[in-house]
Amino acid sequence: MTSYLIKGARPYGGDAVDLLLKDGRIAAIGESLAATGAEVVDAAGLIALPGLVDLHTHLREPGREDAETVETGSRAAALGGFTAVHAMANTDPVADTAGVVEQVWRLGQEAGLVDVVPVGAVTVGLAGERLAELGAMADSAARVRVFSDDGHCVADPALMRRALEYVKALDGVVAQHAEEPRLTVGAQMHEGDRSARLGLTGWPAAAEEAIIARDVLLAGHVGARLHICHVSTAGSVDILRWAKARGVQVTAEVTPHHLLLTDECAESYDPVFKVNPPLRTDADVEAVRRGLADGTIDAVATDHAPHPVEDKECEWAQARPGMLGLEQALPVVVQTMVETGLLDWRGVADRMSARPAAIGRLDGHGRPLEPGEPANLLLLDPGVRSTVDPAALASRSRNSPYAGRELPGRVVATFLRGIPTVLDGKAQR
Ligand SMILES: NC(=O)N[C@@H](CC(=O)O)C(=O)O
Ligand SMILES: [Zn+2]
Ligand SMILES: [Zn+2]
Repeated sequence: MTSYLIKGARPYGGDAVDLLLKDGRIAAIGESLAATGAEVVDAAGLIALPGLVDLHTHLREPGREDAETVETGSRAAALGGFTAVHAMANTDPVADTAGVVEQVWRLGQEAGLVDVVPVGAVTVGLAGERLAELGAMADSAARVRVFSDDGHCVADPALMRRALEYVKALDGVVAQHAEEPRLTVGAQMHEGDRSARLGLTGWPAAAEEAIIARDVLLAGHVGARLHICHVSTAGSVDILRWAKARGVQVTAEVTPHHLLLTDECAESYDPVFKVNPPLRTDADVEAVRRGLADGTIDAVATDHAPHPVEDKECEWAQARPGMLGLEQALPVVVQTMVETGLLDWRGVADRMSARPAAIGRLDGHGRPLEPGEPANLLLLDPGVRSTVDPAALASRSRNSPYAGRELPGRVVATFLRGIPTVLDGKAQR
C-alpha cells in the first residue's frame, strides 16, 4: 500500500507541517518529516481539513440513473472534499428494505470514492402510512442509523411518535423533512410579498416551523433523537434554540444554498432556483448563518438534488424542486461563514465533518487531524476564486444554482483512508 507525505499543509489553517499517511491512518504530523519511500504531495499554502461528511445527498440510484448514479455522485462528492455521504432514500425502488440499502451500500464500495452511507425510509414507499423495516435496515450490512422520508414529511404525528420510539432502540435518528403538507398545496416559492407579486403560490415559513415545533415536543416526550433537514427560516432557528435549551436531543442542518441565496432568485423565473424548502428572505439567511455559527444548527448538509434537463429547463410550475450542491458546498461555506468571520477553520471542520459524522454514528469519519486517526482529509487552496461552470461538474446533472458565480476556495486533494480520491483537483477514478 502506497504511503503519502503531504508537505507543508496548514491543518485547520494553522502553521505549516508535514503529514505522513500510512496504512489508512495519519502516521505522523510534524516538521520536515522524512519521505522514506512515501509519495510526496506538495501542499505549500494549502489548508488541511478532515474529510467532509454529508448527511443529505440524493444519488438517485436505483431508478433515476439518468440524473445521477452512485458513482457519478460519489465523484462529485470526492471533488467537493467529502469522504462520506448519506444517500437519501427517495429512490425507485425506495430504500425501505435491507435489500435496497445493501445494494446502495455495495455500489458505493465498488465506486470507491467516498463511503456511501444509505439512509433508510421511515415509512413503506415513503407513503406515510406504515413504518418500514427499520430494524432490518439497521442490522443489515449497510448499518443504517439515519431514517428519513425526505422529499416527504412524516406528517402523521402518531406515526412520527412511533418512528421515534423505534429509532431510539436502534441508536438511530429520524431526519425530518419539515413541511406541513396541508399548508403547502401547490406551493412554488417562499410565501411573501414576492410570491404575491410574481403570481406564484407561496410556501409559508409556518409550514416548516409548525412541524419542527411539533416534532421537538414529540422527541422530548419519547427521549429519542430527532434531526431536522434543510432548516430555512429564522423562526425554525428560534424553535431549535428553545428545544436545545430544554435538553431535547434535536440536531439540525442547513444547506449551502439557504446560506447564500434568497427568494430574489425567483424573479428570474429560472427553475434552477426552485427547491424545497424554498429560498427565503435576507433576514432568514442572516438567521441561519447565525444559528450555524452559534451551534444551534449543527451541520451543513448539501441536499444535492440532481435533476435531468427535461425536469429543470421548463416552466417554473412544472419543474422538479432541487439543486446540485456537493461540488460547491465548501466554497459557499467559505464565502458565507469564513469570509464573514462567523466561523474559523475549526468551526468549518466541526459543522461539515465532526458533527455530521456524530449524528450519523459513523466510525472513522469526522475525526480530528491527529496521529493515529483515519487518514480522511482534504486539502483546500483558500486563495483561488473560480467561476462555476455547470458543464464542468462531475455530476450527471447540470442544475447548479451557482452557474456563473465566482466562489472562493478550491479543493485540490481528498484522501479516503490514506488513498487519494482527488489529486491536483482531478478525480483519481
Ligand atoms: N430538496 C428538493 O427540492 N428536492 C429533493 C427532495 C427534498 O430534499 O425534499 C429531491 O429529491 O429532489
Ligand atoms: Zn427534503
Ligand atoms: Zn433532500
